Amino acid sequence: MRVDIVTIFPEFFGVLDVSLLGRARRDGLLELGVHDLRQWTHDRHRTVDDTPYGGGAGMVMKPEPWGEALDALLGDETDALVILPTPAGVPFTQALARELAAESHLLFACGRYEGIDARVAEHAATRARVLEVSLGDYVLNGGEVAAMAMIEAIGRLVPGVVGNPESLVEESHEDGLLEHPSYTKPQVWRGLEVPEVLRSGNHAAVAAWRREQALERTRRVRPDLLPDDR
Ligand SMILES: N#Cc1c(N)n[nH]c1-c1ccc2c(Cl)cn(Cc3cccnc3)c2c1
Repeated sequence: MRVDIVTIFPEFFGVLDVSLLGRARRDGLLELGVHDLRQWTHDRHRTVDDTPYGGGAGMVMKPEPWGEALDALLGDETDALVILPTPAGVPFTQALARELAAESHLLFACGRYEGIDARVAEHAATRARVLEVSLGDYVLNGGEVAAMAMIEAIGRLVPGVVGNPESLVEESHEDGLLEHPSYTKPQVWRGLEVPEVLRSGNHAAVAAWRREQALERTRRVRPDLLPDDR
């Protein structure tokens, strides 16, 4: 999978060189390109924003640099998916992350200010699939944090990136439930003991306990994830 990121803060994505995704890049499982939007400006001040038509507070990102950036990064390619983080997007979920992990080329357009001129998404849709996605129902200052979270959630689902694929199965949201609590040594810590069933060696009993714990935790913390009959 190739991931391109366009942003006015390219240094923000330096962290993608370390940890899991850093190794995936070195193993050739993920290709990452981070691009400074200002390389597609042509004025002395490298201007990327201007005042909004119709008035209002803040500034809007100009369409011209974005258009040239997408021209340069998409070329004649037709199967890229352009992802625009925005508070007004569809919710980013584990299911969507799983879908996006199957893509061959993702381009994240990370805006700032009050947003990107709407014609950028409109014109991009004439040459690629475009998805406006929101990380969640709160407001960030730009698209970078959202893109970072999405790239991590998607990247770890790309086959081969996570060493043991089994570890992806029992995670929160993978089966629609929150994950069961986890324990490791010591057996007793500050008077708190690891549940006996986890030390029983009875794999069926462990699986049943973990399932029940996941259901109970989901009912308590995220009842909205449960259909009425669960
Ligand atoms: N994804 C996501 C997401 C989220 N969940 N919260 N905020 C964002 C997000 C994504 C992209 C931009 C761009 Cl471009 C500019 N801003 C700042 C802003 C602030 C208030 C209203 N409009 C825009 C962005 C916020």
